[in-house]
Amino acid sequence: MGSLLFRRRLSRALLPDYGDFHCSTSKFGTSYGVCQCLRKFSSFEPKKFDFTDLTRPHTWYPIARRKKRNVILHVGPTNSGKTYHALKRLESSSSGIYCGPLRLLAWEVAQRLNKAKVPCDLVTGQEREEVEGAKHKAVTVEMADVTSDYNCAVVDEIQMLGCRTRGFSFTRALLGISADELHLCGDSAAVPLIQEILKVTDDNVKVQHYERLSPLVPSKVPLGSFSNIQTGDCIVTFSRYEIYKIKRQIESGRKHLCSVVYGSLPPETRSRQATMFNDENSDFDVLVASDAIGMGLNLNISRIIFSTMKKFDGIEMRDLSVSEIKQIAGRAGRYRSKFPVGEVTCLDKEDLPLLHLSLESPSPTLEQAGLFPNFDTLFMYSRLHPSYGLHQILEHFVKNAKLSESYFITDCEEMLKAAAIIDELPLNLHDKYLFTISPVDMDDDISSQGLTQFAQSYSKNRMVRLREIFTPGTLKIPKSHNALKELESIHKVLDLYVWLSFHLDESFPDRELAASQKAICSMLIEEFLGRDGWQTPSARKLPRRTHLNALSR
Ligand SMILES: Nc1ncnc2c1ncn2[C@@H]1O[C@H](COP(=O)(O)OP(=O)(O)OP(=O)(O)O)[C@@H](O)[C@H]1O
Ligand SMILES: [Mg+2]
Repeated sequence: MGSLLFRRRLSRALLPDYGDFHCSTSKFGTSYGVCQCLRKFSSFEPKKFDFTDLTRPHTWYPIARRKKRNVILHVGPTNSGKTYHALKRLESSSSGIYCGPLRLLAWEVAQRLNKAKVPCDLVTGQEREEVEGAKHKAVTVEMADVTSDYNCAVVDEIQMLGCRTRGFSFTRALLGISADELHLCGDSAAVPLIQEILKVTDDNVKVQHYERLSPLVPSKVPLGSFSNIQTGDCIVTFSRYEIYKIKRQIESGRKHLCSVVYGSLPPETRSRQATMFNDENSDFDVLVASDAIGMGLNLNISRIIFSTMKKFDGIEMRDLSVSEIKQIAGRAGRYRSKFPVGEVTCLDKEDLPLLHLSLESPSPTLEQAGLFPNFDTLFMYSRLHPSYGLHQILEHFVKNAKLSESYFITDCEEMLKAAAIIDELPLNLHDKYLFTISPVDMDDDISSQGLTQFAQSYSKNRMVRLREIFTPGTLKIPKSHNALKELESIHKVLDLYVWLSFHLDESFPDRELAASQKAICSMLIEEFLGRDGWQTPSARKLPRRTHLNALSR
């Protein structure tokens, strides 16, 4: 297994990609939070209090409730300037926070504000970049700070509050951020739900509608064959295997080189692959991507081509939803990009009716927003059931949770799987919870084994050295697609170490080593991607240039 030396094999996987899902004082509570909680409740009997009552989530955020916020909903189709206008407000505010669904978007915003001479920190589960004098922050939504007060806040892609697994973080940002102005950007399908939720918060709510800034034309003819691919095309498919198959097929025609973007590539690699595709001077003029490109990103895409309209959602193969199709199609012909008019089509003729119908239909109105208890609540609940492990506590809590009509309880299936393993270790509830919510990819054996090993080592020694499972200096350029996949997994384990180091810093002291090895991983992956397939002489030089970018980041 390359340079990862796992001592014990574990059959169970852990948590899926929770992105930048994190444990913070404000969100999940800490031992300090728990102590406060215990002190508060020491004189009362937990049995008389129903901790599963989640019917008034707006009361969880007293700092935000002290304020009458001006909430502005920026809604409209993709590429209509929603984020642009919200960011303009953020830029001119005295203090502010941007909360986005992706690390790439948080990076983009931090970069943009710093360039505009508005010092802006970057905070994600795996990064903390502090800029001197910064009063602004760009964060991934799970890191949204609900304990400070801001002049202006932006929550991007707010319709994600309906997401089965991550929705609760958007709900938390919506209810919990204390700001004079709160800008929410997203699909109009979320408007009635947000208005309903905010009826009880005493905020002023205003809706601002937007129109698409440049046309998006659904094509009447399918692509038919990859020999019809042109510069600026982006082919969308949903498996890693298909992405590389299509890349090979296109490159075998010796006319185009393809950049690739998909979820399990390191975010920095995704970003540089996108930059390479965007760069007119690069030979990588076609993009093959998964729905990882579907949110908010601005790419120089002329035409989106769906190679399939079906996606495996973890349970079954299903048709793409109207909002997924619109989000992805919306990447073509971005305003002020190289291509002022966007086109969208499918590889196969039989997929065209679904594409056309979806683009003409409004996204279905969102009915409910995600909700999940914080750690303190779970801890208090656990006192009623002292013999339960975390798995049972989560299971019982979710089963018994009482919610109002506007909310659903977050799907914590993946957390339950992780908890089942972590429960076997001699750890307190808070530590177990932390490992359970960490950003480990459940479908990836190496990544899940990495988590288990970190948790085991932590439970034994309270000290986890990276060298226990990883030998620096042994990473190599992958020679095959299997080796590439393995390197992607190793990157995930290193990423996980960095995440844990931000929550248990004394026990995970090798953050810098992990971060530097992560950077090497992504460089080696890019080296492979640069060498893979047919190359023009100038393209061969490109990976080296991207390495320098990576080093200077
Ligand atoms: N008034 C404007 N002046 C200059 N550029 C603009 C303006 N409005 C939008 N843009 C640019 O147009 C592109 C699309 O805008 P933006 O990203 O805000 O769209 P969006 O509605 O948020 O799209 P999505 O739903 O895909 O997130 C961006 O590159 C943005 O910088
Ligand atoms: Mg946007």
